[in-house]
Amino acid sequence: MSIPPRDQERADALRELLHHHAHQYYVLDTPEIPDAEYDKLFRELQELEEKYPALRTPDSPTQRVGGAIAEGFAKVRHKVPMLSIRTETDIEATGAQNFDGRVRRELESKEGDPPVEYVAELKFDGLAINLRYERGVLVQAATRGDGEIGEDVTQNIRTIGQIPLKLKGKDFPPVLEVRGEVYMRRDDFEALNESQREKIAKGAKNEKTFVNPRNAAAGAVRQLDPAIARQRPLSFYAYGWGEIEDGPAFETHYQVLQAMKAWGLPVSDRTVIAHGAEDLVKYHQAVGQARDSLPFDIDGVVYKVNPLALQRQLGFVTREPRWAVAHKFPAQEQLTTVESIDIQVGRTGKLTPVAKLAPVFVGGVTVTNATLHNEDEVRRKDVRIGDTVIVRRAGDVIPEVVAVVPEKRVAGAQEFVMPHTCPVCGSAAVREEGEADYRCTGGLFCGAQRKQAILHFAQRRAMDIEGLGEKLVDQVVEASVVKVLPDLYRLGLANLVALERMGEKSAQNLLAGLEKSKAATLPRFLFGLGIRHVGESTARDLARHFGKLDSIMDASVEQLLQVPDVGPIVAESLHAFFQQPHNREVIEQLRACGVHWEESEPVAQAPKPLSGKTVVLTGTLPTLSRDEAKDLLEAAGAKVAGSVSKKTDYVVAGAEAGSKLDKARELGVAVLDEDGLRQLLAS
Ligand SMILES: NC(=O)c1ccc[n+]([C@@H]2O[C@H](COP(=O)([O-])OP(=O)(O)OC[C@H]3O[C@@H](n4cnc5c(N)ncnc54)[C@H](O)[C@@H]3O)[C@@H](O)[C@H]2O)c1
Ligand SMILES: [Zn+2]
Repeated sequence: MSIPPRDQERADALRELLHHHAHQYYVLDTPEIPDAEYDKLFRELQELEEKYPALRTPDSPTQRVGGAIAEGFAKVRHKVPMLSIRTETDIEATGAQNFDGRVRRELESKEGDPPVEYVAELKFDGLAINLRYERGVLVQAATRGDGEIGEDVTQNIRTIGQIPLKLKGKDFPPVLEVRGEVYMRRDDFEALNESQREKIAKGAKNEKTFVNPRNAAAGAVRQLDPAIARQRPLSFYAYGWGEIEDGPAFETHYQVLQAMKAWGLPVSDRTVIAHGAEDLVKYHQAVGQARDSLPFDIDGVVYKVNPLALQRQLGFVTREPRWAVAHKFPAQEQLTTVESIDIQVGRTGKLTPVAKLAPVFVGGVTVTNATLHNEDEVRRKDVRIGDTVIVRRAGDVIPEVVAVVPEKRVAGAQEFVMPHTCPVCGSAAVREEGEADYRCTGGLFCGAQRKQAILHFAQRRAMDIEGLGEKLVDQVVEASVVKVLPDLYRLGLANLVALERMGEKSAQNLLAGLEKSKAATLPRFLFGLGIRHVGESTARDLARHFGKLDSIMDASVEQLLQVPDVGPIVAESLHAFFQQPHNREVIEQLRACGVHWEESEPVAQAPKPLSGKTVVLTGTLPTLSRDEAKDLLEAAGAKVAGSVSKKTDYVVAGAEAGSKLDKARELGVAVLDEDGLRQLLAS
């Protein structure tokens, strides 16, 4: 059959595209498109090749497993090739029947014969590893690579606590190759990305967040620096084997897994024996329902013929065994477009950029919103309005935009600008140094922070309003009877008894509690305002130092810095809070409602030794970390700046100090070492 030129061209284009994406995925661990998209292209090529077998080249991605070997790793030739698994394309649970039908045909099983016995397993979404044990000792760990030759990653694999360095018991074979999946749990992945985002917010270069747990795991295993690999929390499940020498005689796949378990290897409790298509369908449904609540990602389930004799009879085709199939679930990553980027304000005032998406079915639900985390993340991922993006939704974690597909950018895609005011209440939104998030400073007034503000104000250690708990706060806010704090003191019996499930007795009690709370103290009141970074003890220090609320409200940052234990962050936060006219208004209204306390005369205190001084830290100090030195300086009243200028009073320089030290010398700024710093602090 002659091949139409259009199909020939398409096949060439698909091969090239798939090679590119396979390289990105397997070698560089930085996929550019979601798996679902890759699979679609892969299937298209497969179908063309089935229609025109002459199109099939030996180097076609459909004929090969995985990718090449990255540079920097020693090569390992697998004794038994590490193959792929055929994917059952029918995503419905009934897809299991297709597989069972094929197996029965191959085995020439007749109607009325007993059902075929299978093992049903989770399809863990990580990367395959071959662990070689000789006389029970782990001697080598290798990636799948191209199936024939993998990468030696023994050093990194040894850091995974779940992988035994020595097998338990005595009856293990002298040579045993265990095959399984290295993966990262979802919570470990979220924590890793959170800490990566913090590092980026603090200015770390060369750091990035990871697209998904599979990628983070693959990147960690194939990390050339074992010290970095060690910091990445990885897990492991065994599901198969390679070479086994002189082992006990096994009859089934399940028996081998049970033996591995006894030798100390982790085998999933969700690996079960199943009889016939009916059991497989049930398994697929049950796991599909449990998927979100599992602590790790799976992309489907795997069915394997259990009796080893039948596996041998069924054998292999090019890159896959005939006795196993992967049956997938809806993809957890999909492509969609960003229609706009909105700002969501959380109950603590945090502003989060959220992408509004063209509706997309991902991870089993339709998603229309996905978090972009913070300004730096939007910038780093360069997400623009109109862009085509990869969205991920897995488990109970909120959907997120993980990456942009740059080739699909439309002309005029609009860049995102982080607003500097709160979209809910219009107060200034500020981003503190070393923090990733902008926060609304209108805590007392902001609609988004209403519930949090009332709860904080009413708590025992603040205004101690008896009878005002979380449920009631929800009720009064949702019924709009309390919009701002002073509304609490304007509540009447009639408002309260109108609320659902509110009896007259409890309403009376709450009113009495409110009345009693009016007699406050300055520290309690100040703490109750919920100013960021102002805890009970800071509130006490402020009250003692200034004596009067008005003096605190009118204090400059410099004056605030005079208070013991008040550093620049706290001072800035206080200052920003009292700068908001709405916050002041709320305070006035509270006083007008009768909230009162005794004021006192300010306590005279000696100014802090370094107040008004600016210090720059550079290089590595012998004993103090950068943060410790900064804390000490700030506690002494100094401002710690990031760059040297004429205004700098001191530069504290440690080992490997660079351009900042040169600049200091050039400008004639005093340079101190750690001892000098300690003397300065003690002066
Ligand atoms: N996004 C991209 O650009 C891109 C590029 C290339 C490949 N991919 C993705 O990679 C996958 C294809 O890779 P593949 O050829 O390794 O096939 P596969 O991942 O679909 O199946 C084989 C692999 O499944 C894993 N596995 C998990 N649980 C298992 C179990 N219980 N038993 C046996 N194996 C189990 C093993 O690592 C094994 O190597 C697809 O999901 C594809 O979308 C994506
Ligand atoms: Zn606000």
